[in-house]
Amino acid sequence: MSRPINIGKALRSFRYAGAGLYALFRHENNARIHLIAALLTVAAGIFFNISSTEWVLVVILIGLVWSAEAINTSLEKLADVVSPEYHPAIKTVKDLAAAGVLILAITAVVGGAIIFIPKVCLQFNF
Ligand SMILES: Nc1ncnc2c1ncn2[C@@H]1O[C@H](COP(=O)(O)OP(=O)(O)OP(=O)(O)O)[C@@H](O)[C@H]1O
Repeated sequence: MSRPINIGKALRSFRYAGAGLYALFRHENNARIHLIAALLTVAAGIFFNISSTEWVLVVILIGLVWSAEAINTSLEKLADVVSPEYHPAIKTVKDLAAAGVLILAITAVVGGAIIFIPKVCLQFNF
């Protein structure tokens, strides 16, 4: 019978996920843009001293966008192996995966605007 929890296996999984995270931000242009956007948002959060609830929302939105970008990138890599040549179905698969990231990126921008625009207006007397 296998053990209920295999700590060694769990630690290996963390290592593989860490390698994926490194590959994402090291090699993927769009992921780097998301990383810079997240760093700027965190800097703005510190500057405007946003509330705990606002931090939770910011962290969730950043995590969702990064996660979608990772899944999109993995689908692209898989599609490139399955069909290196042009295929209309692969086009749809890649475009849909990209649309998934875009939906979350727009959601994050709107969420960020709702949190930060009033604070910017207050700070600079607009
Ligand atoms: N094998 C293919 N068959 C059909 N269309 C493709 C194929 N490969 C790419 N495309 C089209 O080109 C677009 C960009 O694909 P690509 O894999 O270059 O993604 P990318 O976002 O530019 O990512 P990266 O630059 O990281 O590879 C896809 O959304 C799709 O419309």
